[in-house]
Amino acid sequence: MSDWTDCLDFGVSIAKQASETVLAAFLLQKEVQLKSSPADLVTETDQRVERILISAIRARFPLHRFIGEESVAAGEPCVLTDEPTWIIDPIDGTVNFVHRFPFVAISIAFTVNKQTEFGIVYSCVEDKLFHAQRGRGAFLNGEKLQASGQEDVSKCVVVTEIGAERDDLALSTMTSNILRLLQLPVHGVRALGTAAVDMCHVATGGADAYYHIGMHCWDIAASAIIVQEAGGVVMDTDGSDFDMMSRRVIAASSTSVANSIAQVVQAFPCRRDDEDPTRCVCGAAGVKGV
Ligand SMILES: Nc1ncnc2c1ncn2[C@@H]1O[C@H](CO)[C@@H](O)[C@H]1OP(=O)(O)O
Ligand SMILES: [Mg+2]
Ligand SMILES: [Mg+2]
Repeated sequence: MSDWTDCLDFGVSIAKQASETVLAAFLLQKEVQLKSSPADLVTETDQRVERILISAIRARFPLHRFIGEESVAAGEPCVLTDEPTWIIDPIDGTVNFVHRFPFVAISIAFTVNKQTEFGIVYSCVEDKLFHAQRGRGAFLNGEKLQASGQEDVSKCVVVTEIGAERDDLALSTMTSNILRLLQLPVHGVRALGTAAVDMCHVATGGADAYYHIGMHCWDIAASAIIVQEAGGVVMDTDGSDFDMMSRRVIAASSTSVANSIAQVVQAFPCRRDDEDPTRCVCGAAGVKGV
């Protein structure tokens, strides 16, 4: 039975190839379109990188399926099946990319029977390649990663994201979550602008925890297995098992830190990634020109 190493190796090589497209555009002026909110951006490079990745994978593995951020925005379904599936965020950190803030990543996860077999996060400007394969550890540029193991939330550096939502409920929930964490207190709260790279910092031990509400499966599927394989813990913000479609995640150095954060953090309602958009009027994706 395949251990999917051929797919992992192929994913690493095409992530590195596709990063040339990201880097070539990084310093240029970008034409920006809006998706779900005034802070949810997409550029021609996001769409081009996704096309490059999917066409290369499809040519090599014609039966495999895809969940890609920009394909879903264009109307493709976001449903995880038992078939081998590549979950792709062509540029994680598009706002950073537009502003030339140097944290942008290509994130690729691969699932079979709905279980993640490997994850790749390539932080292009930093030239940092994070990867993990189920049961085989997590690595940064080939060096093995280990989460910090910190058990005391008051000694943690916690990473989160401000997110793209700008409605009152999301903003007040997001800011009050940060306030409650600072009051615990924690050592610090950070945000790099890319969920994938944020979470990889938990895997390195440089940060002790990460939480986020409102992101999508393609933002965190790859980095979730990287955290787990580095000895960290991944769960839902409500304390239940991690579900990459739920739009909620805590990644932490230990179960006790994850539980402490779950007790403090409140979620605002988000439509699941795999919910049929025709059944709900809220938060529809789709690209609007500006
Ligand atoms: N609607 C949303 N709410 C919160 N985070 C989102 C979001 N859409 C995307 N993100 C992700 O959150 C981080 C920025 O806050 C990025 O990883 C960004 O991914 P993106 O750059 O691929 O869009
Ligand atoms: Mg993203
Ligand atoms: Mg993206």
